[in-house]
Amino acid sequence: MALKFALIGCGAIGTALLELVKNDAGLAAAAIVVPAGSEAAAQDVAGRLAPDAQVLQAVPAESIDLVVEAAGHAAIEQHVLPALKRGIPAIVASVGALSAPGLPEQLEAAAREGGTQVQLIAGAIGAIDALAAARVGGLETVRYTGRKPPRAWKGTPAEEGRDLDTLAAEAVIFEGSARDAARLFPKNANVAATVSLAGLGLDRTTVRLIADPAVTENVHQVEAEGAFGRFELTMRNQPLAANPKTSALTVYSAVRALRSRVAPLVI
Ligand SMILES: NC(=O)C1=CN([C@@H]2O[C@H](COP(=O)(O)OP(=O)(O)OC[C@H]3O[C@@H](n4cnc5c(N)ncnc54)[C@H](O)[C@@H]3O)[C@@H](O)[C@H]2O)C=CC1
Ligand SMILES: O=C([O-])CC(=O)C(=O)O
Repeated sequence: MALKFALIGCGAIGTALLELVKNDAGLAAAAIVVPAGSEAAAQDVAGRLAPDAQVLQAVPAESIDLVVEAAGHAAIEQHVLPALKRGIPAIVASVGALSAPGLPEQLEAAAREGGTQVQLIAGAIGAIDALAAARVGGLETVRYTGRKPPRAWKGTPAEEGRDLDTLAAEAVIFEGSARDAARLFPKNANVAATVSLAGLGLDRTTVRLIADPAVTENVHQVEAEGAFGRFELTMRNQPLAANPKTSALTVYSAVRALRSRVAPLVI
């Protein structure tokens, strides 16, 4: 029996995910959950990539084994919390939502109530395993720098006081805590939240966000130091054509998490 999943959100990540798993025998997209007004576009995607999926505005009450969130911060409270309370496990991409005070505790309580688990995916960043392991021995500093081409920062506070279309040199658009980065840049700083939740926490992880006309990739850098030693990581991610804010690796990370639910051997 294939694992029946409900996909929450059907944008750049959701569509690419459905494309990648459409021939997986162990997985069945049973529902696609989108807000009112987005059903027609989702129906079109379902027609091409998930013909058995119902397009809905909420996770169905029956017959769902797992929810996969790829929608945005608001979807955690709206769809993930209720699913967990009903005992449905969840895979979450919008990790930055956990920067809202109280939400991590609410997620834990909902999962406990439902006797299930919520998995925050690594998404566009690597070395989350190393960072979370290093935390066991004690971490001293964790620094994260996110660098993207100017167009990836459109529609964010990065536009205040600067014209991203004519940016000639790199501009630091944010310096501060991972909590503030995730709150102010909900579509661009999920990685900041992920790095901090695996490491030193949302308030002690220092974050720099940079708009850089000299790069074409989404560049993520982590420097961590602690009892384990130190590491420096640089990721140069290809953005998705459908959304320059989002790296293709985020899709692959979600697909990996999904496939791991049914694979007999997992790495
Ligand atoms: N962990 C990571 O490394 C990353 C996480 N993300 C997260 O993934 C989210 C989705 O990314 P993309 O697919 O590139 O965005 P997108 O804008 O292309 O697609 C978002 C989709 O979600 C739907 N949606 C929006 N609000 C919703 C709600 N409350 N309930 C259900 N559906 C809703 C939209 O209609 C659309 O179909 C981002 O907003 C971000 O929070 C994105 C990139 C990296
Ligand atoms: O996909 C990426 O490169 C990272 C991203 O948008 C985020 O951290 O929210």
